[in-house]
Amino acid sequence: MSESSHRPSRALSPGQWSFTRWATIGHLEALVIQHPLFRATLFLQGAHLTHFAPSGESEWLWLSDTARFEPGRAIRGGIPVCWPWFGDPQRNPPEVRKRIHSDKAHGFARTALWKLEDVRENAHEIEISLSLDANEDFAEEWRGRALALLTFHFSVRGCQLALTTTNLSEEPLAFSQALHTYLPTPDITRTRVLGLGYSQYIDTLDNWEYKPQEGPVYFDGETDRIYESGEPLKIVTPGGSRRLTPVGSDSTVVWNPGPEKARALSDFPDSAWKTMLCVETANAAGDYRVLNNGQSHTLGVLIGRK
Ligand SMILES: O=P(O)(O)OC[C@H]1O[C@H](O)[C@H](O)[C@@H](O)[C@@H]1O
Repeated sequence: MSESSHRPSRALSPGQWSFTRWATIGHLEALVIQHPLFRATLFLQGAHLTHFAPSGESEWLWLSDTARFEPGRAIRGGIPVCWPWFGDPQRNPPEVRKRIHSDKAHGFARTALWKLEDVRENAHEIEISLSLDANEDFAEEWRGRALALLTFHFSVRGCQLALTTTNLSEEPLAFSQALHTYLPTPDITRTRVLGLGYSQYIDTLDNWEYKPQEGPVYFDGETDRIYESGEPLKIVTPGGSRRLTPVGSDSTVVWNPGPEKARALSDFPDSAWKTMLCVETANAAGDYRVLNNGQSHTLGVLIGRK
């Protein structure tokens, strides 16, 4: 463990925590939670959750074997926070795009240093909140002023994330976002996502055409889709199933890079596409949000048992 100026002192001293401690992983600061009922790892950079599992269970989140923990580099796996835009800036609606002065995908929150706001522990659960003040420090990349507050709630039932955005600019603020959840599977070809049937999706691999979804989503090579749905989902894999319950979302991104894209991805083993998938709770494409001065919106997801 090493000292860091980003570690808050006052009420947030480790002396008052029973199950949470600071650790340095790679070159980044993280909170490591070892509760009798569950364990988790949460990085200050990106407010990035990389591990969660109830005691005695295998990891609920997928993390790349070649993930790197370096300042300014997005961690490959876990739950990256895409904010205040999702995906390629050029593919965002004009109202969102006009604020972005960057060609980086997925915004700056996933590589920014968040501030620890609160840690609450008890015998059953732990709640941790972090904030990111998108002020003039980010002016080179984005025009706007907003506060992001992300609260994690861990228990034996699962983990819940709630990302509240408050517009602190005088004018209306348009933004897109996603909680980019990486999930493990023993075999992507025998994995399916239930709950998106009868919605339509944008197929970003086929000229962004709208297509209807009928029944479960199966994976047959590279898949990169924005569904117009925020319905609860069940992800079924040969290793078990998981339930994802979105809040404040009417869009869901489903992604698997497939063999060719996998080779081009950073910090991603060539064959890793066989054992992961992303199901991202989003406000993306036409589901972007607009807030007036002082207004807030919360995007959340509960990752739970089958
Ligand atoms: O490599 P990244 O910037 O982390 O993006 C990884 C992926 O994120 C999302 O799922 C997008 O829909 C994909 O198009 C993108 O490839």
